[in-house]
Amino acid sequence: MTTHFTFKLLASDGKARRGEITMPRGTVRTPAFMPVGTAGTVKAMYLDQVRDLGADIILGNVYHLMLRPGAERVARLGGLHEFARWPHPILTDSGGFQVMSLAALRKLDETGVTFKSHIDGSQHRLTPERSIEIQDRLDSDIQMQLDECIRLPAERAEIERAMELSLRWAERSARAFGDQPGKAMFGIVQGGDVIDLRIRSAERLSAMDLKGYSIGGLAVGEPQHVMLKTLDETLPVMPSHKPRYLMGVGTPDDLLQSVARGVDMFDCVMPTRAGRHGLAYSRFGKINLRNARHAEDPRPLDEASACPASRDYSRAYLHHLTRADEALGGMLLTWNNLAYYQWLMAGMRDAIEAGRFADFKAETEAGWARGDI
Ligand SMILES: O=c1[nH]cnc2cc3nc(NCc4cccs4)[nH]c3cc12
Repeated sequence: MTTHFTFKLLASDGKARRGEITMPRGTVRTPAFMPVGTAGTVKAMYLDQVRDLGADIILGNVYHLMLRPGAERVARLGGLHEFARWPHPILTDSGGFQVMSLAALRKLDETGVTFKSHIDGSQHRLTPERSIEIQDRLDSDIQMQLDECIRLPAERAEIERAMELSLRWAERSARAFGDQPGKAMFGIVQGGDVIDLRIRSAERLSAMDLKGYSIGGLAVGEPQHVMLKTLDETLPVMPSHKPRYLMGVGTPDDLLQSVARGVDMFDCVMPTRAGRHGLAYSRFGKINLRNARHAEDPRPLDEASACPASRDYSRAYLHHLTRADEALGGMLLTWNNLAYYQWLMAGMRDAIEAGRFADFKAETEAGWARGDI
């Protein structure tokens, strides 16, 4: 039982790292994939199932929770862990990214961002201080600074303006967060695809001696090679003894390539969103259960899987459920996808410990390349 937030590096293999984040609510084994629990629920899953698949931590979105049911209401009901019955660590984002991608009528200035709810049009305002206050009311274990993530391609001047604003907001977020030994606030490295701006952002954030660092501004539609090049340039100037969290990433291949470069934490809606749309991730690559070729295929998705959704149901049945838009279809495919993502993360963690990450990566890529037999 610990009272402090600590990150320990247990092993490394090349640039890939195996670590452990300990905090009062539990331990996060890294590299870690954080299922996205947007509005206090990982869609189409029971949180006990999410835990049984090996998830040590889930993500909550400030934007969604502040609009509905409201941070103060969640606080009155005992905080997000109590409300959702998830006693393990929760990471909350700051809301800024969702404001810029979901809200209506947004107005961003030096002090913060004002916007209208996409649900009922009500007016709201987020500042670095207000976002930390909301994350505190949710009793979040890992909190994120408020930042400005801009879409690429963009002019250097625009990228620099947003990166500098995010640095000033990092200072204000850190001041508002204060000194909470069992919790952490992460800074977010910005700078678009401009290497000198990325390096300036990483160095200025490192000087703030925060407990963890995210790489933001990626997984916003850029090609994978641009994301990986940015990682190659940015990771070496980020503190090696602190957790590194790549926001919004990604596909199984993104995870494999990013862990190889030294990323420790990930979150992405891909496995859950794709599951609801009939797409299965597997050791054999992607399988689109809407496709008629599965209509009479009696085989399960993966007979070697420990997950009932992957091992016990025929592709024909999953195809039927998907075509019929039955709720169980999304439930089973979400279950399969999160099982596969956690299986992949556990495989990478074990491979790094055993010093065989390169072999694991090659075997995994070969399985995807062979495709779905
Ligand atoms: O710089 C960022 N700052 C704070 N949150 C983020 C979340 C992010 N999520 C994605 N990609 C995943 C996506 C989800 C929905 C649309 S893109 N990229 C992201 C970048 C940031």
